[in-house]
Amino acid sequence: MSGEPRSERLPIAGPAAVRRALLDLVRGDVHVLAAMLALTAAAALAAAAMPRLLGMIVDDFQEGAGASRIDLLATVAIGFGIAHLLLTRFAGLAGSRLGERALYRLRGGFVARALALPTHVVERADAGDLTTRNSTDIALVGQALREAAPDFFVATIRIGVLLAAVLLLDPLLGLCVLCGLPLHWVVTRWYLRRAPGDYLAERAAASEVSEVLSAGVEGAKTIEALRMQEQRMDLVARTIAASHRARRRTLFLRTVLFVVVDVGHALPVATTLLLGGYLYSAGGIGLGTAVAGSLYAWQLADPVDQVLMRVEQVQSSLASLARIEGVGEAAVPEPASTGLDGAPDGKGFVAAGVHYAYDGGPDVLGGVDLTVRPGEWLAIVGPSGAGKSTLGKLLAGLEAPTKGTITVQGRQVSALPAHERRRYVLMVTQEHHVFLGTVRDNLAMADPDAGDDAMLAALAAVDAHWIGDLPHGLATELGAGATHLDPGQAQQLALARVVLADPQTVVLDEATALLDPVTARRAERSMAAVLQGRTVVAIAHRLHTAHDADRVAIMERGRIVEIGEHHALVAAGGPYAGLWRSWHGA
Ligand SMILES: Nc1ncnc2c1ncn2[C@@H]1O[C@H](COP(=O)(O)OP(=O)(O)OP(=O)(O)O)[C@@H](O)[C@H]1O
Repeated sequence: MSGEPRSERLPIAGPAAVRRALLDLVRGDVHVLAAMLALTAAAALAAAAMPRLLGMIVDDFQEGAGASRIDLLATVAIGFGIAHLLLTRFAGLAGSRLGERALYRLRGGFVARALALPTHVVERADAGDLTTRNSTDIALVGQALREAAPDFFVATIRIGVLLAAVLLLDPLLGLCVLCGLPLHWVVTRWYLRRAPGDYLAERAAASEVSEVLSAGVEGAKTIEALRMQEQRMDLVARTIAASHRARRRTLFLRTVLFVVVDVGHALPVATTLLLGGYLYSAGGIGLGTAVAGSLYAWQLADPVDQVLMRVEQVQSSLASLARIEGVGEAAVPEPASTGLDGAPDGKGFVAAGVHYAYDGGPDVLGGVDLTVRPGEWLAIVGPSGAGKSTLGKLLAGLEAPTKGTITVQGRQVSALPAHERRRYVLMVTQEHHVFLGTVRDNLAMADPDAGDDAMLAALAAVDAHWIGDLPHGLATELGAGATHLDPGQAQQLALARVVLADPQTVVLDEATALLDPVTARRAERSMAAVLQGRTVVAIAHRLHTAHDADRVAIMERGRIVEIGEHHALVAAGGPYAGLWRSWHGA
């Protein structure tokens, strides 16, 4: 492929799609969600019962109640304490289970959406974009689903129950407990508005410092030779100063947030104590009520801290979820079955008036008409960038023409569902990926119904006799940390997949170009076995492939300018004859 493709970002889902995605993630586990919420509410109620009981103990003690009554109340309080611990643990388990299962769905969904991306979208997407969404974004959402979101919900429920408990205890004391919340609300909003930008700026400034320093170390000799020490020192000083400024900004955010949050925690406790003391001395409430109210105010600090701590994590994970869901917006759904069974109709592939442009760019195919006859070996040759590989991808149905049609059995090839399309055509390229899993898993992709005998026969057909040396045969695990296949074996595995898929036509894009000579010869033998009896469209980057073909099509600037049999074309003295002569150095 020639030319530098423009890089683009994948889409990002909108808020409505993110809400739908969140619902989908928990939809299958509504009962676990309900159990988590119920257990959390029960745990919060148990926790809320303790201050009330302590207040009762204080009142009873003051009124001179007997030891047995105090012992009973203390035992009940301990019982509630134990219940709180147990319920919190089970709520935590339910939350983790919910999170783990949601993460499992999220990962599965992401893989499905990524696999449904058209090749040109993957090729054009910023190289790191898809990888970051698959790694960092999924990790962030995973962490939020497993920890932050359950903690956030648990803390929110605890706050609600505590507030209800203190308002029921005494509405005036309840108002005192509430007085810290507006402070938390205002400072958190202030912090969240500034934090993302300032933290990003801090990280960017830190990377800039390390880049400038390492560039200085790497280029030390040049700097010395050109006597640029002072300029470099200036640059280093400026980047460090910028980093210092960025750090001060985030430090300022933290100092304001932490101080206000601490004040927000202390204020309700102080005001409840003051008002409780006043009301008690004025005879408005009992001492037990004042004690219980202060304990509620004190208990509130922990869940409020949790909410503040988790809210940022939940927010940034929602941004990550929007990026993960966005991948689905560029995906193309699998077409519906057409009922075609792969039986040949004698017409082969027919390309009529085919145009193609990559993502709104100029046409790289400008009106290709071509019939690939059943059983023939057609080589496509031409200068770099002429559009050979693009035409190959279109013939294999991996992309649809922007104008015109490519049909087999009267149906547009790209519109056939994958399992039907591979009965007609498969593209074989230079990339032979070995997937993590067993040899059997790697082969079953081509034909999920194939039995072991068919798989072994396919491997034998491509000379992959090494299967007999593997410790567990077809059940041998392949990939990192397991059995490693060399490039030649990886190619044979890919070719065995072609044998299993058994397509009528193979589009071959320079399949042996990246292999060393010995492996390439082995691969060519395996290839010959695979191609036997099939229609072959060979994207030929070397002309000897063309010499052996039944017909040769010559492409220039997105069009087929000549087509015919090798000797006839050489004799005709046209573009192919020119290529042939220059290849022979004549
Ligand atoms: N993914 C892509 N995005 C944008 N443009 C592309 C992409 N792939 C190919 N092109 C452009 O399409 C044109 C045809 O490329 P193509 O790879 O089909 O040519 P080719 O004849 O196979 O070349 P080569 O022999 O160098 O592989 C070129 O101008 C190329 O830059």
